Amino acid sequence: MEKLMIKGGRPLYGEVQVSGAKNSAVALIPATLLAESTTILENLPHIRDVLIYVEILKDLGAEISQENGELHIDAGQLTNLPMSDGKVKELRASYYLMGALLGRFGEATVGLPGGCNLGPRPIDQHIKGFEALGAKVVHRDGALHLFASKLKGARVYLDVVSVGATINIMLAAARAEGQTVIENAAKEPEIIDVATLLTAMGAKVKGAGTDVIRIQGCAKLTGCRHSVIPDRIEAGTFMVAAAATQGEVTVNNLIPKHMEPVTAKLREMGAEVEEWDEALQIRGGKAYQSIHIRTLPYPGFPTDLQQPFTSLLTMACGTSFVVDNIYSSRFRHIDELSRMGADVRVEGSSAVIRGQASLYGAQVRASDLRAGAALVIAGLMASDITEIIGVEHINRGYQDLVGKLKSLGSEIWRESQ
Ligand SMILES: CC(=O)N[C@H]1[C@@H](OP(=O)(O)OP(=O)(O)OC[C@H]2O[C@@H](n3ccc(=O)[nH]c3=O)[C@H](O)[C@@H]2O)O[C@H](CO)[C@@H](O)[C@@H]1O
Ligand SMILES: C=C(OP(=O)(O)O)C(=O)O
Repeated sequence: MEKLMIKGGRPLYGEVQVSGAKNSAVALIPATLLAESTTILENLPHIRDVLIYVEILKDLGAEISQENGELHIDAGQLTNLPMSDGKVKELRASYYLMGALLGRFGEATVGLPGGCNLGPRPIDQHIKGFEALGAKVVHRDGALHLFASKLKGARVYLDVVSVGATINIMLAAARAEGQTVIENAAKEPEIIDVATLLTAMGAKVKGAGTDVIRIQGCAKLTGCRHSVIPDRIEAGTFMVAAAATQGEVTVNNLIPKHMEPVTAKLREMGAEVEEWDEALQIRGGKAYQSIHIRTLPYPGFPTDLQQPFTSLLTMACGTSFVVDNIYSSRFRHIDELSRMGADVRVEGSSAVIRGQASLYGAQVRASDLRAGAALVIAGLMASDITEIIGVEHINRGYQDLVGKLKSLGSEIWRESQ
């Protein structure tokens, strides 16, 4: 087991390169199972969720090789093994095996997913979608068994805007007979990324990025080459870290449009954000104003950046409110921030942050991925040394966070526990 050590109080300066998006990568990798020939994925992030997914695909019989930083996945010869336990429990996105294997074989057994503990994370809308396409879904011993003698395109209205359900239904629909229409679909950039891959494989996907997506399935899909979009959550984490240390950082290899809610909130607080085609420069302010944040589905403010932002808000003048409308109890980082001197309390689905706190180093625990990011940012802001345990959560979703922060001038290192 390892822990992260941070000696805070140093502003971040310089340039940092954003890696490929975790939440795209973990959908694109299972999507390659839908094709019977080789798919090449470029710009995959080197993170634990991706490593685990690659292992899962190998267990299923996919031939995988790495060449020049690209992943070649040949899913020509697969065995449709039951995936009830083990690796599928280590990440949330293992639920995409349901759509991918159902699409490929008409049958799948997949354990209920793991991932960040953010309170209840039901998958009823995924199941509603699979059933609409003609699958029978049985829940037994912690796993779902899905079976369809024939998948047929259908109209599915999502009762809740869900990233996972939208993508999972797209995966199964890509090999279904006829057209599937997803209404009240999620609009996240990662959904467009998956639609681009499926289209390159031979399915016809229209409307991704709007709330109505039409998928014309195809009996056989072929492999293709695809590059993963930049990780807007990693980019946002560096933007917040730059503001929180009152530094000056250029975040490269991002799509500025994806960052709009983050850019807007940083500017509202008093940080300067300058925009180029594929980069943003953040110049920290001397003092920040308190703000209110409400998380919403894209293009609203992303829940995955709510926790990192909370750390920044501890230094603003006045009281800030953060309401998480997606995960109402995504506040397990708050107690840890309090240990570092923050004046924060949770009221229902809101965090109330009284600003102008001077954070100090402490031993804290990352309970989930973005709680980890929030604590790293708090550690960069704090006086003295912060010790973060629960680093395995951070490793799930940030490529070389320590190396990237070091290159920006922070004193951060790993130690064994
Ligand atoms: C691997 C991945 O891409 N993870 C992201 C994905 O998670 P995930 O796909 O799990 O999140 P969803 O978009 O599905 O969840 C959104 C909301 O809908 C609810 N819901 C969802 C599905 C369902 O069947 N029933 C239901 O009620 C959830 O409890 C939540 O309140 O989107 C979240 C919201 O942007 C992000 O925080 C996660 O980083
Ligand atoms: C919640 C997250 O991930 P997952 O859905 O994979 O648990 C996240 O990336 O912040």
